[in-house]
Amino acid sequence: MTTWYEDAFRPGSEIRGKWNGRVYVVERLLGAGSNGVVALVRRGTSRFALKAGRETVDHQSEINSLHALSLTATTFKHFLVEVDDMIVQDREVPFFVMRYIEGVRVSDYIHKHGQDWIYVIGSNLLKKLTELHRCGYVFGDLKIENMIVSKYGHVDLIDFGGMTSKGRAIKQLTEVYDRGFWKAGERVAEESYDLFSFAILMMKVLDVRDRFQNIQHSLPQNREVEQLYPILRDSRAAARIAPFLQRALNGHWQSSEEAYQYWKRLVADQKLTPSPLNFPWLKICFAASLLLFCATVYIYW
Ligand SMILES: Nc1ncnc2c1ncn2[C@@H]1O[C@H](COP(=O)(O)OP(=O)(O)OP(=O)(O)O)[C@@H](O)[C@H]1O
Repeated sequence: MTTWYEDAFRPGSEIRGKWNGRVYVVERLLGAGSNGVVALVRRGTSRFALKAGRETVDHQSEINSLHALSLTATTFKHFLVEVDDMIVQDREVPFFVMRYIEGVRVSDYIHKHGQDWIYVIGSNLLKKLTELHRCGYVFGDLKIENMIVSKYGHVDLIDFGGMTSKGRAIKQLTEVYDRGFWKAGERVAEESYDLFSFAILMMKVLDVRDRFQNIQHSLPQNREVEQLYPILRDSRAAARIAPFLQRALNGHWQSSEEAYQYWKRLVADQKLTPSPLNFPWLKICFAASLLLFCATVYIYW
């Protein structure tokens, strides 16, 4: 049995917007989640991510969030490119086009480049959250799957279906990242809600012994964040940011700006930077300049 989108999203297929008439050529499918199908598409020489969804309410809510953010003077400006409908099997399917973000999951990035990159990635993710919070929103469903890491630890958020205006009830969540699941606070859109998920995300990435697996399946009445603390002792990187993570889990900060300042101080005080060994181009440049220096000395001596 084929799914509704298989034909429409086959590489090389054309997607034509019913109202705006723009045509996109599908390069490949990027993912199919509970709220829609996302494909990498091309129009002229530009590449975009196109998300189509049949769950109209959730889809519209994500469009509203992206539309609001795209109008702000932040790094989210112009993230949403256009909104239209397409016809698939004689039915109208709504879609929107957004900026395409090239990169990998944070866990894959850390696996490839080393745990020390968590200091840069954490800082960049906090910066993104502070931007979003300053605009009056909370991301809501912050998790590994909803962020993309590109070169030099640059971070982008994707999937804004859970974005909620401050003060409202959280509308989309993933249990293990939700402070309600850990009996650590209410499901209300506050900056501290995202900071809690941020701490869980960091711990999941640094969970070298896979402790999350067992703890998240423990009985709800026994579940509490203290059960996660052993993860903070399992690796050097986790131990170094432990003071931040414990505070975030305990709702210490009312604002992400305060949390971001604390993170920056913690990282600077301990001189936490990714190992230079992870910059192969640095070694190449150093060797090349040494060679050039020797050649110059030889020629002019
Ligand atoms: N702007 C983007 N740039 C690059 N890739 C993207 C972008 N948006 C989404 N993707 C890719 O498509 C996948 C599915 O997207 P998304 O998470 O928005 O769908 P979803 O239906 O809401 O999923 P979920 O069920 O996990 O909530 C993502 O995991 C990611 O790999």
